[in-house]
Amino acid sequence: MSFRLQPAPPARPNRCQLFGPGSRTALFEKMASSAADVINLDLEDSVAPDDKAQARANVIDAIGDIDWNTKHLSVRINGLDTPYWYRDVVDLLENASDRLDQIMIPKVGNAADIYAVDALVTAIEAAKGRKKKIGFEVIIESAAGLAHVEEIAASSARMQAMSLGAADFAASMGMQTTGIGGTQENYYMLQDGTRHWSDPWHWAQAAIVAACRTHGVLPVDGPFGDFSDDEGYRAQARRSAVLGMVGKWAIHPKQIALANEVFTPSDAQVAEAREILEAMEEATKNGEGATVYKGRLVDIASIKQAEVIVRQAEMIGAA
Ligand SMILES: CC(=O)SCCNC(=O)CCNC(=O)[C@H](O)C(C)(C)COP(=O)(O)OP(=O)(O)OC[C@H]1O[C@@H](n2cnc3c(N)ncnc32)[C@H](O)[C@@H]1OP(=O)(O)O
Ligand SMILES: O=CC(=O)O
Ligand SMILES: [Mg+2]
Repeated sequence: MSFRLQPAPPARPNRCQLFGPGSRTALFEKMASSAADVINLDLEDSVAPDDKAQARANVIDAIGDIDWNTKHLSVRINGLDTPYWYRDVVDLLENASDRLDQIMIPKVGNAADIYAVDALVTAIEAAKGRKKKIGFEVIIESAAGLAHVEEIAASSARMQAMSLGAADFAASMGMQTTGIGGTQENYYMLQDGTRHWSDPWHWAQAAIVAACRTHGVLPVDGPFGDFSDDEGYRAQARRSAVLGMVGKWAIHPKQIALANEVFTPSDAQVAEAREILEAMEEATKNGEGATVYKGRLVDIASIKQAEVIVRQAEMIGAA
């Protein structure tokens, strides 16, 4: 146990991050009027190389021209292994309006990647007299990124959120799959001839959650490619929520309601959490550190568990 208190992550809803290619301007208004908490305008992998410059210009215009309401507005820049990223940062920071909240840095491999982007962003903010400090979110989607996940989470005061990018992660790890997230047919244990599927994303997610919680960053689950499979999305999202992640990407509008449903604590969960807090208040009055709630132990740690759920619900306005 450390004497250091665990830092709180940014106190804003991050249940659903809706992505759309910066080259598809017709989607922007639809994204703005969606029920997603975070909007990610993409300059990276959903934009073809020949469209990069136009997408960048589209996104800069849209940041200023569209009413994004209360959404947290983020732009995914290109990776540091491309010739595009520096121009993304320079043009965005020099020309986008102050409505821009955050940039997303993909394929981060170590803390030095963030240092490089931070140096460039900091210089441009000073040169242009930008009042609002831009936040960073990153995608862990390579073997190197996962190997250095904690130093990445700790890398900058700008760090707000960290996502698992299942598609690039699978490729980088050499995983034998073309699926983006979710159940993998060949990842199972066999017992008495019966298959029991395991979760190949679990360990990466757990590492991300631990790094994020250590450094006050929001842990987020990335894309689920099969947008015709609602139940598959729900199952993946539920596992992520139980592990401590706060939200998940939507790569199609169909997935927004699913993410909001899973990452908003249900009325029953909130009611139970409140009952546990009441039970512990009563126990404390009686000078006890532990008591029984519905036939099971609750103690001082249960207060912290219940508070996680109540805080989430209150932040979202669901309690
Ligand atoms: C691995 C990664 O890096 S994931 C992150 C990067 N990827 C992306 O950003 C991809 C985002 N998604 C998309 O580009 C698109 O949703 C696609 C290509 C998957 C499907 O696009 P379409 O074939 O147009 O989808 P579809 O026809 O089902 O769209 C239904 C409606 O939703 C709208 N829509 C589609 N995608 C989006 C979106 N991302 N945001 C808002 N609205 C959208 C369509 O315009 C259409 O609206 P309409 O009913 O008013 O005509
Ligand atoms: O960028 C996201 C991914 O899954 O790759
Ligand atoms: Mg990726």
